[in-house]
Amino acid sequence: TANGTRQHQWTINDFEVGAPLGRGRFGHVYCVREKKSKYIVALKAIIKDQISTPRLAKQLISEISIQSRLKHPNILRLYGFFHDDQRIFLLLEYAPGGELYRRMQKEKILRESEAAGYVYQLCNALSYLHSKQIIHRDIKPENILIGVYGILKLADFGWSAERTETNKRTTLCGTLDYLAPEMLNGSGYDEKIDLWCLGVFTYEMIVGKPPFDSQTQQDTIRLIRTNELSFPQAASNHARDLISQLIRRNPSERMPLNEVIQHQWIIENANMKAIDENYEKINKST
Ligand SMILES: Cc1nn(C)cc1-c1nc2c(-c3cnn(Cc4ccccc4)c3)c(Cl)cnc2[nH]1
Repeated sequence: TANGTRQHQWTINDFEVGAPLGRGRFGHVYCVREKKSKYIVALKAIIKDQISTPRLAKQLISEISIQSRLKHPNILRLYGFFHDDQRIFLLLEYAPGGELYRRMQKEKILRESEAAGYVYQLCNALSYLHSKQIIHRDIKPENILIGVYGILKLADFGWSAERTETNKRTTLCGTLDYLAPEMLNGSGYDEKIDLWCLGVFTYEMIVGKPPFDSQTQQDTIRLIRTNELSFPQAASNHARDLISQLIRRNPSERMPLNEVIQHQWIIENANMKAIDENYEKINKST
């Protein structure tokens, strides 16, 4: 590789394949163990034939090139990749806590202390990505895993985009519930789109459904456009205040990440000391 370390040429025979962990659009993810080191990783197997258009190939290359360069405790590591005749294999960090959205389905709503802890960690991950001119664009529970010590792991960079000089991108992507208004009026967008999604994500964690959840897609789009936000009784005033400062139709009015982590709701609910100590623990072990 560039820094001179020899990139090992992996083959599937280097691994003992264990339980299937999940399935995405293009293939399955397995829990596997590397035979020599006994290291447990997640192996994402993508069927080459499924990458049927240049656009999909470009998206996969973008996922690999972006994620392999990223090293942050709240971003799922891509350790390497290899391929055989039929499949492309991605060697991903294994997250023992599984997918956050399954936890949300089970718990319905999360305690504000747990939700605030995830928002704090997501802010750290997004600040890191934005400092590298990378926009995630697809922040939603399905793309978040839980690692060791309950640490949040942002995954699935299939939709990320590197901000080019044109700055404004217009490709439509992501589920409707998380769609930002600037995606609907085609005015292009920049990294502030991740702030909108952060607001939608925070709302969904403590309310149990996204803010513009409707019977039909048209209604969801109408609500995103008219930006009607309503909260149940249980939502605390600080939570309402933070969410209302992120879910703003005008991207420049959204609260920047460095202010989010200093917001009263985060200060009062996120156990930042414990989270920072967990960062220390994994830094020592990696
Ligand atoms: C599920 C599950 N239960 N437990 C206890 C742990 C896990 C776990 N899953 C993962 C997973 C994992 C699995 N599926 N997915 C969803 C997916 C699949 C294919 C393409 C895109 C997205 C991710 C990973 Cl990458 C990395 N680590 C994982 N850990």
